[in-house]
Amino acid sequence: MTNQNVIVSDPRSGFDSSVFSFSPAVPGPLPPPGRFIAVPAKKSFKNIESAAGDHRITALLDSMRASSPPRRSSETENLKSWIVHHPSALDMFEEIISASKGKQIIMFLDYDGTLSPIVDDPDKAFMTAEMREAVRDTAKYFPTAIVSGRCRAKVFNFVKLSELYYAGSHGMDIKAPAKGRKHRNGNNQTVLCQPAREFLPMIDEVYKSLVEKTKSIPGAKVENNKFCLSVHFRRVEEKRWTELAEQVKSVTKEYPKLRLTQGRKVLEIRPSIKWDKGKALEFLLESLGYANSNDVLPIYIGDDRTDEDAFKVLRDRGQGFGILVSKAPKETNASYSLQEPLEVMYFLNRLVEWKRSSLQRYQRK
Ligand SMILES: O=P(O)(O)OC[C@H]1O[C@H](O[C@H]2O[C@H](CO)[C@@H](O)[C@H](O)[C@H]2O)[C@H](O)[C@@H](O)[C@@H]1O
Repeated sequence: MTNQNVIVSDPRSGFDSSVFSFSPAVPGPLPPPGRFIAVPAKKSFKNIESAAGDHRITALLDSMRASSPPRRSSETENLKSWIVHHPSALDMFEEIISASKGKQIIMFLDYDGTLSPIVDDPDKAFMTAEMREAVRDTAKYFPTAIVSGRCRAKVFNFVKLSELYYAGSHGMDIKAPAKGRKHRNGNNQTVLCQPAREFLPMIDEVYKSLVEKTKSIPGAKVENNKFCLSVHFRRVEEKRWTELAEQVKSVTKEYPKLRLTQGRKVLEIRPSIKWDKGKALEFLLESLGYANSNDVLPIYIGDDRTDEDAFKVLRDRGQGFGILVSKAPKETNASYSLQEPLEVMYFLNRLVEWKRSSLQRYQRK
């Protein structure tokens, strides 16, 4: 028996995270005690799990609302104590540098909300020329990967840097830069990893159904991210969210091999395989020759729940640093924080400056 349509919350992915699973879902271990400060509690795991019938839609709606909760004055206080536990990566720069001694830094960067600001229209989430320059410089000194929920081609069109690794579709489509070729597919293109290939026809079918079902809801947008789909509701009036949630559920309930997760004002539909941004990070480390190595310092910067899988991998490996981009306190497996994409750019530039000057010092010797 499957737990089709049973809704469980995923303690791995942040305080307001819910995974709407259509197949048995196994929540990962909770983070070690004492690591996190208290953050506003959401619906408890039990409450959500025991929901049935229409309540499932209610739980989905609760989670949709939680994806952008209104600011409260108490949050300033919360932020102050949260920052003690997740200090700014800019303030901790020297510590990060000293941890990298004798190690190769590898940079992993999420796209939306990390390299580009969150905007209403997903097709207009451009990064600035300055940010592109910062990423280009970073890749000159450190192997650099973009890890995004978007399909690889689309995120490449935004970033436009061929020297990077790209892991699109939440890590389900990984490609190396031309000069780092490892594997080739039949078309002579470099593809490192596509663990959800068999789902392509299903994803296409679901995409068409979702477009059809949601077309009467103004502002709703279904984005085809090749191995997964996004249903955006940022521009949908809140009074129509119930209708949207029902329409999405009416499609996904027919596909027990897919699961429904949630990002920032977006419902994401993806294959129920054990693959996520954390697995992509591990795969890339292995491809780069650092599978069981101590000579590496991975740094992963991201803003979303899906990035928590990568933060957790780093924490479990006891290696490198996760950096959460957020202005608000969130339960996270990341060690450090940055407030917004601009600070991400400052951080990257500082890293590049440090590397340049240490190389110059070395050359002068
Ligand atoms: O892993 P990411 O690179 O962060 O991708 C996650 C989703 O990002 C995009 O949606 C988000 O950004 C949009 C543009 O700022 C915003 O309008 C939307 O509300 C956000 O959820 C992207 O469009 C999705 O497909 C990705 O899954």
